[in-house]
Amino acid sequence: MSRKILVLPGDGIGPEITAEAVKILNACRDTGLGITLEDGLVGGAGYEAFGEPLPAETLDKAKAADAILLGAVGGPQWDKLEDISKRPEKGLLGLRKNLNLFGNLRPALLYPQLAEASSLKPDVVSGLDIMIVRELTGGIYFGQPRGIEERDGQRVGFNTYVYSESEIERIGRVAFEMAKKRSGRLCSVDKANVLEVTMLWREVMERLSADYPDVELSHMYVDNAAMQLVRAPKQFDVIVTGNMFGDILSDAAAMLTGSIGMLPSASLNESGQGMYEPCHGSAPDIAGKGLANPLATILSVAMMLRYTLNESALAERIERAVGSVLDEGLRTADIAYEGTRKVTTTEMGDAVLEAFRAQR
Ligand SMILES: NC(=O)C1=CN([C@@H]2O[C@H](COP(=O)(O)OP(=O)(O)OC[C@H]3O[C@@H](n4cnc5c(N)ncnc54)[C@H](O)[C@@H]3O)[C@@H](O)[C@H]2O)C=CC1
Ligand SMILES: CC(C)CC(=O)C(=O)O
Ligand SMILES: [Mg+2]
Repeated sequence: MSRKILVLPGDGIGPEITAEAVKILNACRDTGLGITLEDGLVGGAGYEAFGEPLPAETLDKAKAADAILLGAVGGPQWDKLEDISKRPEKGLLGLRKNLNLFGNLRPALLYPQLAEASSLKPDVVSGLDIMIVRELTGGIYFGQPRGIEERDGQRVGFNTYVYSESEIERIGRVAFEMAKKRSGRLCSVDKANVLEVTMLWREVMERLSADYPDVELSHMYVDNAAMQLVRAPKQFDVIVTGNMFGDILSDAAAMLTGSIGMLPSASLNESGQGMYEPCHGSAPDIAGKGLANPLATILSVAMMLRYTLNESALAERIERAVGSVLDEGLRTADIAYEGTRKVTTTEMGDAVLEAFRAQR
């Protein structure tokens, strides 16, 4: 059986990092994995070619794919587009919404070799392994009404933070199931002291907990959660939260692992189809310079193997290959420190490929 993988490099560092991840996918195919790869355009690249950040052709290919590997979208050259529907980021949001990829898994795992690269002291982060479960197709990024309009002689910008009970329940179940498989601890992050939508969020999480007696549910306000993540992150195992809070908290959690270039993600729908991408953006400040860390994208391939292709052994092989390259002291600039060997994006990708091939 051959599974279809759609590769969407996107913009900025997107093409550089996906090229390294595709080398690993090809190496997986060489081991006998039945996959076929196809390319597509999204984001600024889609806009330049077709006038749309999510061209119809790309959406059709995405719907037909078993899994999608995405680099990143966006860049300053598109920030001035007045029609917000044409901005690269809308291409990514459109893919998530159209494919119903509501379940976003963002594991913040510290490779022990990177303890010194973490923003926190080694003893505060050693053994860190947090899973952030972020709702991805609802909340304030998608709520209506939204816009900027004239009111009483001045312009007013507005967005709507909305969640239905069913949207909260389905992401809650993903998180409870995840917690059940891990430590049995789930922390739901909200702002229920101020926002009605998250009062409902908290109520639904409480109701769901009756179905998961083995999971210990706690609640935390998002401002405290941000503080606790940088104070004592190991208190967390699984965190479940809404779209915007999850976006912000996962970037903060990334720095505990050494760099945003280390954080992979999976975005899943109810039929197991998934989109896999690093948590970072298109990093225009370093694009084209060979400085981007490709490991988050390579580790996203491992997540693809685990969550969509049911190939856990290959996923572990990739993760071990990353570990062995870090053991050798190879570091892209974002995770380099004294005593390590600085390498380019391509050199890092090639080293992981070699380590992958050497593993059994
Ligand atoms: N999933 C996506 O496609 C996302 C797209 N964006 C878009 O990306 C563009 C830039 O956004 P920023 O806020 O600057 O966020 P960013 O994540 O692109 O960059 C933030 C900082 O992290 C660094 N960085 C990011 N990825 C890295 C990697 N793999 N290796 C080494 N360093 C890395 C960058 O150099 C920069 O200093 C914007 O257009 C934004 O809308 C932002 C976040 C996610
Ligand atoms: C375009 C953004 C909403 C993407 C982002 O920052 C993310 O998903 O982490
Ligand atoms: Mg983000």
